[in-house]
Formats: sequence, C-alpha cells, structure tokens
Amino acid sequence: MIDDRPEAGAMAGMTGAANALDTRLGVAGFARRAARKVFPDHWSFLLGEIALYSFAVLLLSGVFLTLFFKPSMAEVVYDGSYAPLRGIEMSEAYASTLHISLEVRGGLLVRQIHHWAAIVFVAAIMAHMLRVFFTGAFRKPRELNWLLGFTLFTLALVNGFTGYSLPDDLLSGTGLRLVLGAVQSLPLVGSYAGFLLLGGEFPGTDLVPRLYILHVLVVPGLMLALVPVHAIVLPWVQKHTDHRRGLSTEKTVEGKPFYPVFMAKTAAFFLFVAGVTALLATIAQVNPIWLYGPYSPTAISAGSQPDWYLAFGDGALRLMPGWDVTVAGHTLAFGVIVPLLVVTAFMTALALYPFIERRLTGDRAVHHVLDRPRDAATRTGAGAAGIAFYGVLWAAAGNDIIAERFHLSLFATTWFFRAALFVGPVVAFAVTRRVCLGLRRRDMLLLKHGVETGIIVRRPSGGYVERTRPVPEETRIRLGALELETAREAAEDPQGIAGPR
Ligand code: HEM
Ligand code: HEM
Repeated sequence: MIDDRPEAGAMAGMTGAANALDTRLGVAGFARRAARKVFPDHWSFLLGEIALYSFAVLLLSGVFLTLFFKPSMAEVVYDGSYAPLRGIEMSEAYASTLHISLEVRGGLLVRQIHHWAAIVFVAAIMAHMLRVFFTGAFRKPRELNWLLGFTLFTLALVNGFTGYSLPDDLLSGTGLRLVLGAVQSLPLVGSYAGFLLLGGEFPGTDLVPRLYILHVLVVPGLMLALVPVHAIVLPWVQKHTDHRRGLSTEKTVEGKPFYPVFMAKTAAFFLFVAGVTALLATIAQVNPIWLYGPYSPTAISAGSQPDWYLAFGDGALRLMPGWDVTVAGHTLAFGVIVPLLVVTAFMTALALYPFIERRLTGDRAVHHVLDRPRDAATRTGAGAAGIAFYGVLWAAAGNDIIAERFHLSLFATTWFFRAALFVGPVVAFAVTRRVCLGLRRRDMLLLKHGVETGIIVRRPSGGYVERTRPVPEETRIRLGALELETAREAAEDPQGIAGPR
C-alpha cells in the first residue's frame, strides 16, 4: 500500500537520515536513551534556562555588533549624521558605536537587544543562584556544579564590565577610570597591573583593543566551554533535583521525557526569552551614548552609574571613608583596599558556601530531593543576611541620587547605609530564621493533629473536641512527613541508624 499523506515523505526522509547517522556514528542507542530522559517540571527550574537563552541572545547579537564595531582608540574627527557631535575629536571605538546606533540599519535595535540581554542574563543568573541556594540544590553531589556556576557568574560580571567599557564614551570611560584607580592602588602589584592593562600610561591606545579581545573571544570562549558542562552534562549525569512531591524521591525523578515534551517546551521558552528581550530593546532605551559625548580624561561625569549588577562594588567604594596611611614611604589607600577586600571576602564566602555548610552541619549525605527554605532555617537566614548585605551595598551606589531626589544630606544618606551594612544582615538573619522555624512548627502541628474541620463534638464525659481529618498524602509528602517520621523513629530506636542531621 502506498502512503500518500504529505507527512509520510518527511518521516521517511528523517528515518533515512537517522539510519545513515547511526550506521556511521552508532548513536541510535544513546539518542533513544536521551529522548526518554526525564526532566522534572517546576517553574523554578526555568530560571537557569532564562540565563541559558539570554546567553544565546548575547552571542547572536554580539556577532552582529562585531561586524560594525571598531576596537580602536585612534583619534578621528566625527562627521556622521549626529549634528551636535560633528567636528569633535573622538576615538574610532566611540565613532563606530555612534555609527551602529544612528546609521546602521537595525543597529540601534541590536545594540539595545545586546545590552538588555546582558541585564536580563545577570538577573536570571542571580535568581537561579538564589533558587539553588534556598533549596539546598548545591549539596552533595552538586558542589562541583555550584563552583562551575559561580565561575560562570564571575565571567558574566567581567564581560558585562568589558562590554560597557567598549564604546569609549564619557560614561564608560568614567567607569574604567574608577576600576583602573582601584587596580593601581593595590599594594605592590598595583602599578604593574595597571601598566599590563593599559600597555603604558593612562589612557594609552591599547585599552579598548585589549578589552575587546577579552569581551568577544576569551570570556565568551570560556563560558561557551563551561555552560554545556554546567547546564546539560552535569544535571544529566547526576540527575536533576526535584521538590518533595509526587513520585520524586532520592532514587527516582517524576517528570516529562526530553523528547518531545521537554524539547518543545524549551524551544518555545527560548523564543519567549528572545522575544521579551527584543520587546524591551524596542520600547526601553538603554545607554544612549550619543548624549554623553566622547571620553576625555579631564572631563568629569557626575551621576554616572554602572549597570545594575556592578553597583554593589561601586557602593562599597562610596561607603568607605577615604583613609590613606603611609608605611615606609608607601601610601596604602585603605579607602580602596578595604572595599576590595570586603567584596572579595563576600564572593569567596558565596563560592565556598556548600563546603562551609557541610563542615558546620556535618551533613555528608547525597541529596536529590530539595529542601523548602523553611526546612533549613539557619541556611535561609544566612541567605537573607547575604541578600541584605548585597542590597545595602547596591543601594549605596545611588547615595547621591537618593540624596538629591529626596532632598536629604549626602552625608546623612552615606551614614545611614554605613549603619545598615552592619545592622541589616543581623536583623535579616534573626527575623528570617524565626519565621522559618515558626512555619516549620506549624507544619509539624498539622502533621500531628490533622486538618481542622471546624466540627466540634461533645464527649460523653462532657468535654469538647474538634474533629480533624487526615492530612492528604500529597501534602504529607510535601511537608516532609516521611523524613520527620524516619528521623524520629531512628532517634527513638537505640539500635537504629542515626537520623539525618
Ligand atoms: C551562565 C550562568 C548560568 C547558566 C546558563 C546556568 C544554567 C543552568 C541550568 C539550565 C541548569 C539546569 C536547570 C536548573 O536547575 O535550572 C542549572 C543547574 C544548576 N546550576 Fe546553574 N547556571 C548558571 C549559573 C549558576 C550559578 C551562578 C550557580 C551557583 C553559584 C549555579 C548552580 C547550579 C546548580 C548547583 C545546578 C544543579 C541544580 C539541580 O540539579 O537542581 N548555576 N544551571
Ligand atoms: C556574557 C556575555 C556578554 C555580555 C554580558 C555582554 C555585554 C555587553 C555590554 C553591556 C555592552 C555595551 C553595550 C552598549 O553599547 O550599550 C557590550 C558591547 C559589545 N559587545 Fe557584548 N556582551 C557579551 C558577549 C558578547 C559576545 C559573545 C560578542 C561578540 C561575539 C559581543 C560583542 C560586543 C561588541 C562588539 C560590543 C561593542 C558595541 C556596542 O557597544 O554596541 N558581546 N556587550
């Protein structure tokens, strides 16, 4: 019988192609297993995918920009279409970014897509990192993936900074000047590190080409190598974690197969992320460099701010008093060194958190089932303290704007943030921990007494009691009834194994 349906030809073609590939590479077995691989379904697992897809948008839009951007600090006289800057001397980098924005067809849109994608990218990474943190998904066996993720986070921050610096306008130059100042004030190595970056004295002519190579080759190359290992290979090999629900346990995962369900969903999700980024780039202006003019070492740019994700470093610098100490003829700029140390200590604690928690709790067990934040009250409190610390530094980067808009004294604002930096994390830790403990106790009460029905009955003896009904199985699983019971049983049985700590 001849199958004359229109899709029959396509199917036969695909089967033919699959056979041809299998006879050459022997991939059929793997492909079949891969297609059946199960992915758990939960909205919070999409945060990592948003990061993944905005990275793809960055790569695509970045390639377009390289076609027109000139990474050169050679001086040219502007004669483009933007009248207010005509006749002004500027670097080729700035002139070419103006050209992309104002003359290349679709150039402004792609530049804005690139910039918005960078903003969304880092926001998604942070949200994803917080979900991994608060659910304890970093515990054994995923500590390595946490470290890989942290490396990706740092690389994203570095690339955001180098990208922001490329157009060589007044704003990017001010940011660069600040970072170079910080690098140069490092004891012993500062001057050499500065020369290495600049290829001579500030501003030199090598900085933009060097940042360019970092921005389009070195850092994206490293990320391209690490992202698949982090987001695909390791979750595949170690299996994805899941929340306590349904059939998911430490040994099994409940979810949809990779093909066709997950693939269709994730492809649609990529289009959604790309679409939202393009929409943002269409309606919301970002970094209108033509308004700022070219960078000049003598110009002062007031009110300049970095992209949101680097603001915490700027805030740390703003909060520290400008203390200088001279030791054996060398000036130590504590105003810069202390904020650098604080930011480095914060980032190091973040990177090493899985190992710190393991040490403190003694929990060496393998975990595939996630915690709810309330299950680990101390960890959740520590996370809230970290957010408060970061948040204060971040907000302090806008101390001048806050002072101006709210008609406050700049000194009062700065002192407020200095105090908040010490008090905020302590309060956040104590309050969050207590809230978590309270919620956990409520869960335990529910498991012990059952669900209230509102029906009061009178006992033959005369007393009144409320009738309760058993907690539904799904809720018992979610609240961790099993874990609580095994822990209690083990604790009560002197011969039993020790309960998980
Ligand atoms: C470029 C940045 C990043 C991308 C593209 C990315 C992407 C992903 C994706 C797609 C997954 C699997 C799905 C999911 O759980 O969301 C994942 C898992 C994971 N990520 Fe990331 N991530 C990034 C950064 C980070 C950071 C900064 C951390 C933490 C410091 C981190 C820690 C983890 C861990 C521990 C897992 C395994 C979680 C599990 O199995 O439940 N990632 N990542
Ligand atoms: C982690 C990935 C990346 C991040 C976070 C990032 C971020 C940025 C940012 C914030 C800018 C300034 C945009 C502006 O002018 O307003 C920029 C510029 C630029 N980026 Fe990227 N980028 C990334 C990857 C790439 C890649 C992979 C390429 C090329 C293959 C690229 C090429 C460029 C070029 C040529 C510019 C200068 C032109 C311009 O400023 O419009 N970027 N990048």
